[in-house]
Amino acid sequence: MAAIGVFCASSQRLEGRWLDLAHDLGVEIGRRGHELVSGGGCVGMMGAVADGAREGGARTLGVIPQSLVDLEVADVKADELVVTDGMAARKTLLIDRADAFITLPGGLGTLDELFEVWTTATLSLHRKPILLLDSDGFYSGLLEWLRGATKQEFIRPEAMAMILVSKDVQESLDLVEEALIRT
Ligand SMILES: C/C(=C\CNc1ncnc2c1ncn2[C@@H]1O[C@H](COP(=O)(O)O)[C@@H](O)[C@H]1O)CO
Repeated sequence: MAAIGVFCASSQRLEGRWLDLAHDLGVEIGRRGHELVSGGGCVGMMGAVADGAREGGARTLGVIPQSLVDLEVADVKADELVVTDGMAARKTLLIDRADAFITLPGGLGTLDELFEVWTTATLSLHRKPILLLDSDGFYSGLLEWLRGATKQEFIRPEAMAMILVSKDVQESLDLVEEALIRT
């Protein structure tokens, strides 16, 4: 059993397929006996992954800043909701409390969390697996840019190799579980 941190969109205007993807990942996290660690929101894909995880039988931990609790977007159904003073403390705690990370499609907040967890890994501050769930090629443009930046030596190949990439939920969790065994 592992604590799987999931980063994903908070937008409430998304097509149903993205909410379904988040929900399916949550269900599978629960079905495999893992815990969900998330940004503690109840909106968009964040709400879908947390609801799915509970449906699958997972314990859910949300880490959310007070400012977002005040906006009434907290996942109050979470088994544990940790409220932080700000966004920076929230990210630190999210990284501390999870054993591995999966990034679903998302916007600026999602990318901020992905890059924080990735840069801290490249600085050897942790050795936790990081996976990008590239459903429907959502991240193909970003991946192309990252590979180009690696070719031009802006990014070290070892750093690039830290990111696992998968297109579907089952394979994502298989890869994360294998990586957890290796670390
Ligand atoms: C008030 C509204 C939405 C609330 N916004 C957020 N709620 C919870 N968590 C959030 C929110 N915005 C960013 N986050 C964190 O970043 C990720 C999602 O960001 P994105 O820009 O939507 O990709 C997520 O993992 C959170 O930890 C109005 O709708």
